[in-house]
Order: sequence, then C-alpha cells, then structure tokens
Amino acid sequence: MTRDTIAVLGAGAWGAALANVAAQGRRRVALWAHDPGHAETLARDRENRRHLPGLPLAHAVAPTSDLASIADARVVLAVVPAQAMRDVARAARPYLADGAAFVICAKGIERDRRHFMSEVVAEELPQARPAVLSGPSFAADVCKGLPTAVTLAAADEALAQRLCEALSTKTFRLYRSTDIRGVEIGGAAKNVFAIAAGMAAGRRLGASAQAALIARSFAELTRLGRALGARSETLMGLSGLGDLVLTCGSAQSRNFAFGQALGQGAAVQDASGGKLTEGAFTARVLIEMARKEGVEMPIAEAVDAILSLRLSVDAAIEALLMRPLKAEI
Ligand SMILES: NC(=O)C1=CN([C@@H]2O[C@H](COP(=O)(O)OP(=O)(O)OC[C@H]3O[C@@H](n4cnc5c(N)ncnc54)[C@H](O)[C@@H]3O)[C@@H](O)[C@H]2O)C=CC1
Ligand SMILES: O=C(CO)COP(=O)(O)O
Repeated sequence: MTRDTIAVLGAGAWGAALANVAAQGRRRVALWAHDPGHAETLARDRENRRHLPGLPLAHAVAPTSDLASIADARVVLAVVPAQAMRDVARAARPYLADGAAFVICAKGIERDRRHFMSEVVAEELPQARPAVLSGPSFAADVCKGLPTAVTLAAADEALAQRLCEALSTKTFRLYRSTDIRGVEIGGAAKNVFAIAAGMAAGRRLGASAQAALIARSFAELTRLGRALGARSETLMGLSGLGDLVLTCGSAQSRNFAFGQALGQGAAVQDASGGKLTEGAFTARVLIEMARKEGVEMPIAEAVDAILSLRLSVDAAIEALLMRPLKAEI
C-alpha cells in the first residue's frame, strides 16, 4: 500500500500540510476544496496564502473541487472541520472506492447528534475502512519539515500499520494503534482545555497555574476517556497527553489564542478572529457526554459556561479555585 494513491478532502491548513506530506514520493495527490474559487486560487498561487502563508504546495499536489477526483484513491484523508464531516462524507459516498481507507484528521465531536467522527463515517460511508490520525502537530511545523510524531488508529492493526508506512516520512512519524475511540477523544477534548489554558495566560495567572491547569485537564480527559472505553496508554500517548501539552502551551494554537483573547477581555463572538476553533464547538457536547457518564469535568464545564455567556472568565477562575479540597484523582 505504501505507494497507493492518496487524496485529501479539505484544503485548509491541515489539509494542505498533509497533502504535502502525501506528495513525497507520489506523482499526484488530489487536494479537494469544497469551494471552487478556493481550488482555483490554490492552483494559481501554489500556496494556501490564508492558512499557510509562505509555505508552497508540493509540485504533486493537485487542487480540485471535483469530488470524483477521489475515485481512484485507496487512502482518503478527511481534513475538514468536524462539524462538516457528515456532509462531506455523505457527498463522497458515490465516489469512494470499496474498501478504501478513510482517515479522519479532524479533531472534534458532532454537536447535534453527539457522535464521534468515526461513528459519523461508519454511518455515511459503509464501504470505507475508517482510521483516525491525531497527535501534536501544527500544520505549519509539518509543512516546514520540522520533526513531528502522531498516532494513527484503525480497528484492524494491519491496516493501521500499512497506513503508517504509507504516510510516514523522515520528519513525520506515525505510531500505530487500534484504539480509535481513545485517539479521537484526546484530539477533541484537548481543544476545549486549550481554550482554558489560553484564558489563564490571557489573565496572566502565571506558569504554575498553567502547569496545574494542564495536569487537571489531563485528569478530566483520563476520567472521561476511561468511561468511554479509551485505553490508558492512548490517553498518555501522543494523541492524548502529547497534544494536550502542545495545544495548551502555545499561542500557535488557534484554540489557545482564542482563550487568550477571551482572558484579555475580548467578546466571545470576536475572540477567534475568524479562525477555526474546534474547541468552541466541542465544549458543550463534551460535557454532555461527561454528565451522561457521571464524570466530573469542572474545567470543561467552566469553558462551556464562559462560551455560553453564563459565567465571566474571572467568576470561572474563582469557582475553580473555590472547589472543595479533594484527593488527587
Ligand atoms: N491546523 C492544524 O495545525 C491542525 C488541524 N487539525 C484539525 O484539522 C481540521 C481542519 O483544520 P484546518 O485545516 O486547520 O482548518 P482551516 O480553517 O485551516 O481550514 C478548514 C477548511 O475547511 C473548509 N471548510 C469549511 N467548511 C466546510 C464544509 N462545510 N465542507 C467542506 N470544507 C469546509 C474551509 O474552506 C477550509 O479550507 C480541524 O478539525 C482541526 O482541528 C488537526 C491537526 C493540526
Ligand atoms: O490540533 C492542533 C495541533 O495538534 C492544532 O491546534 P489548533 O486547532 O488549536 O490550532
């Protein structure tokens, strides 16, 4: 499978970066954009100037807005926003080859139906073999060829191994897993915690508070992950702790930057600066899942309360600090 044809759905920052990765050693990688104008601009500029300025598309990357271009792909990377995954998967259904690997690269949970991305894909693409790629990886870092390591999970370990071989490069290293649920929970939840970490930075709470917040966020992730069947080693791995540390520790993260702007006083509707902040879509559904499982997630609850304008940032910090003292679990 290593030289199998690869297509990418979604031509934002991460889609462009992964298309460049896939282009190494391949003659053509279709990069599908849902907006024909965007596909034309990419084809003309050979660069995603909005999302990845200064980082050219590899020669083999072929921007298109024609979904039929995925028909000959044995591996399709799905890199659209999580809330768009169902529509895109449904639209791809007539074109996706039987048995093709459909690798979910979005980080989020479907808000309306409370479905994980792998459940969305199972429903919309019965002919696909689903997989999930997630871990600490900023698109710009990957595009620049900086060393990066992520997890790729598929139920069938042989498929996971073959996909790791197909997608790994010298600087983009994939570790295989069969824990799809564990990998997708980590990717979705860390965006919510990154908003909280950004708020703490925006309020200048200090490095000690940042570290405490990451550790307690990890405790929340672990509790929910275990309740939903994730494996401990996944939660402690690249797609769990690894991505949490990256995203909660860098203003390069859009979720962190969004939280930071909120912490500095920006209004919820303005704080993202028009950038995709998946955590803002995931916060509510994450705590709904947690409540259903009887799992306490006070940090995620605080983020949701702030985003739904029920609590100010300062009141949320106060409430977290006033929680009863308890054992460290
Ligand atoms: N940027 C990064 O460093 C990383 C992003 N991700 C994940 O990848 C996913 C995509 O993120 P980015 O590419 O960074 O976002 P982006 O904002 O750079 O690009 C999103 C792309 O999706 C397109 N899009 C929007 N609505 C759509 C729809 N309804 N149907 C089809 N396409 C639509 C937009 O036109 C845009 O080209 C997110 O779930 C994100 O969490 C994961 C790892 C790294
Ligand atoms: O998922 C990411 C890094 O692993 C990107 O994070 P942001 O979406 O917060 O920019």
